[in-house]
Amino acid sequence: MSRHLLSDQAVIVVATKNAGKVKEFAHALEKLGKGVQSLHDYPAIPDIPETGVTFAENARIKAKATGDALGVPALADDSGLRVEALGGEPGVYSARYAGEGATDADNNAKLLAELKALGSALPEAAAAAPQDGSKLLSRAQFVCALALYDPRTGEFVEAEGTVDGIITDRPHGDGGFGYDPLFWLPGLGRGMAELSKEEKGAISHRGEALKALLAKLNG
Ligand SMILES: O=c1nc[nH]c2c1ncn2[C@H]1C[C@H](O)[C@@H](COP(=O)(O)OP(=O)(O)OP(=O)(O)O)O1
Ligand SMILES: [Mg+2]
Repeated sequence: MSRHLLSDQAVIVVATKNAGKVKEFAHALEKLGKGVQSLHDYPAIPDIPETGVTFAENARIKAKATGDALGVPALADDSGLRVEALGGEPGVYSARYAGEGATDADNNAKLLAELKALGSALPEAAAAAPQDGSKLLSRAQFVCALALYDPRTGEFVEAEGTVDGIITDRPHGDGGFGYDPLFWLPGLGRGMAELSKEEKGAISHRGEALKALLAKLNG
């Protein structure tokens, strides 16, 4: 039954207003022959308050509100950054870290200011560091929770993905979105914002979550 949830849809509604997420889902789902719509295509749907205390809860809230409003299945992504030196913050508050309506630049600046105030630093040996003298500030993890909701049955299918990295004291690359410029991948020796959409999708929290979701749907 859940198999049909996506196989019947030529266009998948992604319950997001984040243009960076839309691009990544469009790229990934294009390979399955599917188009993507987002909340930008449905401006009549009111803002959805993200009142959950977990990524999974917020993903379910966004998927349900959107699916119920449209009467078709909706896929939602709630994601964010957990920074070890900050005890896991900003976590579910990642989008509003520097306040309501904060831009990615505001949030990145706040993250660097907080880590600087703590004097947080990792030993150089902790990872393959960038070759430009960047300091490694803290271990971190991106988390992505996906929820696919079918308003016709009330059914949810959910999956999560993560990717580990290190926050650097300066940006690397100008791809991606959000905290990508400050997120260094020691295993690759590159920054997340230096990866192509294809490369990011192969290793990212969102890519991992999507693989797990598709495996569930096909399993
Ligand atoms: O791949 C990523 N690369 C960098 N940063 C990322 C990524 N994935 C999530 N993030 C950051 C952006 C935002 O600060 C927060 C998501 O917050 P989150 O509420 O899930 O998304 P959002 O408010 O931007 O759009 P929406 O809720 O309409 O889907 O984590
Ligand atoms: Mg949000």
